[in-house]
Amino acid sequence: MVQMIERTRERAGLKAISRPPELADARPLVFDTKRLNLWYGNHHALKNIDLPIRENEVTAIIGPSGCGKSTYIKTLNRMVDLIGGVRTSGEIIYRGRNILDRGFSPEELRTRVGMVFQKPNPFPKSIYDNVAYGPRIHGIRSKKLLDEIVEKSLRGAAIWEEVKDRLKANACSLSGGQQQRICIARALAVEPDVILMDEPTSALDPISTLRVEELVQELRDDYSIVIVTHNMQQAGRISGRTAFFLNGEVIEYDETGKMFSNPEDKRTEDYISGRFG
Ligand SMILES: Nc1ncnc2c1ncn2[C@@H]1O[C@H](COP(=O)(O)OP(=O)(O)OP(=O)(O)O)[C@@H](O)[C@H]1O
Repeated sequence: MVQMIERTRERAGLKAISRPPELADARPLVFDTKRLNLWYGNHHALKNIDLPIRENEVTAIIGPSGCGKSTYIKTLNRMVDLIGGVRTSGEIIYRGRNILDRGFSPEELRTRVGMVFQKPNPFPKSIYDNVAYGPRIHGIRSKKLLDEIVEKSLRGAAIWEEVKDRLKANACSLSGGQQQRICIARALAVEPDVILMDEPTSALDPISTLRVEELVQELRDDYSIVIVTHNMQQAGRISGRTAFFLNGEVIEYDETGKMFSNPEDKRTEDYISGRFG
């Protein structure tokens, strides 16, 4: 499997993915989740979650369908607030403040904590307008400044060279993999601190998947990334640490290499070896 991926990567002219850098426990926490519970009505979807997310690392969230992975990352930017009947308890400390406090502005949080979804969802607008959308909402009107932000963000999302001559083209006319990188550029344009990714490659072909994985590796130097994935090889390739969720609980959280080679919990081992899920 690993050799097959390497061959695909070579054929597509992609660089080999570097291993995640040496993991340092001293790296500051960007999020510290403490005893988080979440209910959809009567359904207890997240149970006593304790989970640190460290700066400039890729943290993978794995686990079978329905175990609460998306719910968890949507809590990190309070997108769950948009769903009726949701109740939470516990704390999520972000840069020293509990984001679940009523006084914490979800709009402010979402500027700092961007999100990329499973299915690329560009607006039916030009490539330029997709990327300039967030900065414009934040009041940036200068054409020169917007041009700079658009270029920087598209470069950051490794798609500038492909689209620089057709910035006025509709973003929806691009391929799925290109659309996903436009969505990543759109997230970068407001200079977030954290990027949440909910299965960002599940709708992409193998080459686009590897391109996005390569990009995630590059973004790690400047951002903290939390990625939900069903793909164990992907988690192994790109993440420094992994949390295994099951039935709304975190069963195990560890360095990815350690968890995949020597999991502590039998349920983790069963899941990553494909015995269920
Ligand atoms: N809007 C909602 N209203 C009620 N229940 C919900 C809602 N969204 C999710 N749930 C339930 O919460 C639980 C966790 O769902 P969630 O989408 O977080 O799981 P997941 O691990 O991301 O699954 P998948 O891998 O299939 O995307 C599931 O039982 C799901 O049915």
